[in-house]
Amino acid sequence: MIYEGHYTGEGLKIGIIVSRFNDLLTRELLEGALDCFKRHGVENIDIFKVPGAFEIPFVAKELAKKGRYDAILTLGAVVRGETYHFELVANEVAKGVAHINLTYEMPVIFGVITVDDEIQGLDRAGIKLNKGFEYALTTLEMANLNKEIK
Ligand SMILES: O=c1[nH]c(NC[C@H](O)[C@H](O)[C@H](O)CO)c([N+](=O)[O-])c(=O)[nH]1
Repeated sequence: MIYEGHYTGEGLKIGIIVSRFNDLLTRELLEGALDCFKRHGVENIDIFKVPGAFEIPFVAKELAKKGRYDAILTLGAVVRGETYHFELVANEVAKGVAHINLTYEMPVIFGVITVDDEIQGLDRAGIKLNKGFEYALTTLEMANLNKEIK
């Protein structure tokens, strides 16, 4: 038997956590994700906005604890600057989201792009492709797969 999540969004409840830092990029990631969800029939979406990517795991943990969503999509943009901050933020957010996946019952998708500069970010936020759309597809697949294996 092969289990693979489909992309149907009808009846799914999705939570999106999006950070405002590098808003020029993250607002496009959000638009791409919402476009994907709408085209796949998702009608129940809550959006939570946080200051920066580092704040994402806290809200993801709180939402996962409540168990209100079939899946949670996190969206952010960490751009390498002059400081070492980039690595700290990127690593901690990834670790935080991974930990929540292993602690709670619903998939939490890591949709935080980590890029060297704004141009790379723009390429991934709509110029060449929209990673937000791609991460939303992953969210649909994992939400539906989770329903099948539960
Ligand atoms: O979302 C981001 N937050 C960033 N920093 C802020 C961080 O997410 C927290 O909001 C802040 O440290 C307060 O907790 C970034 N950098 O500084 O590089 C970044 O590129 N992206």
